[in-house]
Amino acid sequence: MTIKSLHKDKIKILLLEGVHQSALEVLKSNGYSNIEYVKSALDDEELKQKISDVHFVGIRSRTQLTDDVIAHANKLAAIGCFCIGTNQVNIEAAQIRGIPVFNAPFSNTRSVAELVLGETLLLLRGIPEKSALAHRGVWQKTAVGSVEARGKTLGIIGYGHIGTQLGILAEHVGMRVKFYDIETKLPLGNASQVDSMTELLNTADVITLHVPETASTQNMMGVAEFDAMKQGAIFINAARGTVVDIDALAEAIESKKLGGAAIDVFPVEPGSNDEEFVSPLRAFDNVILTPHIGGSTKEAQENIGREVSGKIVKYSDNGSTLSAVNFPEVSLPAHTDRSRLFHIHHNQPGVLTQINKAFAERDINIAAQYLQTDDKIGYVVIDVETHHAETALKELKAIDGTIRARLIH
Ligand SMILES: NC(=O)C1=CN([C@@H]2O[C@H](COP(=O)(O)OP(=O)(O)OC[C@H]3O[C@@H](n4cnc5c(N)ncnc54)[C@H](O)[C@@H]3O)[C@@H](O)[C@H]2O)C=CC1
Ligand SMILES: O=C(O)C(=O)COP(=O)(O)O
Repeated sequence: MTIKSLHKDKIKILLLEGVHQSALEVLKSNGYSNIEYVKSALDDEELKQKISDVHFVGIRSRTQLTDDVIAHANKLAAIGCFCIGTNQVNIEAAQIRGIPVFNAPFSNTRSVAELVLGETLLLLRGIPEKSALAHRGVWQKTAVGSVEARGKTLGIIGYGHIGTQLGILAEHVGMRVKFYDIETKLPLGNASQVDSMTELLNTADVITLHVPETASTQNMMGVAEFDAMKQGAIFINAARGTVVDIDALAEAIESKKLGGAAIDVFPVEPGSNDEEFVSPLRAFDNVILTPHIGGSTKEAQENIGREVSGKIVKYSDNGSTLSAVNFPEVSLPAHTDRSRLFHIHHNQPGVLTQINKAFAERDINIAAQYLQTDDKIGYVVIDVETHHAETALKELKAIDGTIRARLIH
């Protein structure tokens, strides 16, 4: 009897944080029906328990997949981040266990850029404060402190997908766009790159952050950086909460150094809509506070649902790791008349030679083979005649340096 790959009914998928229904549609239409759908994030203990027997997990920005949590995921084949950021996942811990991590690198870019542009226009007019006062019966009809966006300088820190998109939108309302990035970037439209963050802070009327959460961005805005901003400037953060020293920001608002702010992400965010949101910024009417909804639009969520679930299906069906954030990228055309296996190994010299030698000794003809490596791991997808699949899998599992080997179909 020849071995068979795991039947799709047996492949367990856990989707957390209410990912869009489009993800379920894609998975189900591709034959994956064993899906548990949870609307919120889970706490550490519940997560460890639920993740222990699933093959795929889908999360958003809230679920923390630490080394410890991943260590409990005995059967986990891949992780889908139904968002842009992957900082909530220990991607090295996943990689070293042979688990690719997928995300949707630009499905909600436009949504964030639109929100930030809208907030810029409102804050330059002092609208959040005037609106809050009006709600309390105070009529504050005045032009003092209200300016047009036209001709003002927007300073973008982190000129990637979101930063560039925002720059283009802002030019449409006549803003001058400057940006700071650790990489040299092609300026779009009439934007210009500055050499230092200080230069940007000194000259921009609005500063907005669009950097990922990394060691280099941790608390990149603190007391000194707020001091360096123009008197009365506007500050916006829709990147990650850890990028800003929140007490320093509260102080800069309190002292009126800043004219206003819009903050979408926080060092500590509630795990669900039932938890109270606690922040020193709640005290200020001139700060727009939003519950991490920069990417929360119908369009973005629907696209993300399709994109990330599509990547999970392609990995599960064909072994394709195209666009994985922590894995060598391999995509072989599907050959349904043959069997396909993959082998994930520590990147040490001679693994492919060992595989080819072992197959040759067993008379296993390789119909197609594709290897890619990065500095830590190697990933090879191999097609063989179906009657050789069982022996091939056995040989792959015995190769020195193997992390995991599997029969895909
Ligand atoms: N509020 C929300 O709902 C959302 C938040 N985000 C956050 O926005 C971040 C940015 O997203 P994208 O533009 O798609 O990322 P991206 O990767 O396209 O761009 C990030 C840019 O930041 C630059 N950068 C990195 N470290 C830097 C540093 N220390 N100083 C200056 N520049 C630095 C990079 O070179 C790159 O150009 C994401 O990583 C995520 O954390 C993304 C989507 C939604
Ligand atoms: O895409 C991102 O990185 C975000 O921050 C959006 O996260 P969310 O899916 O809204 O939890």
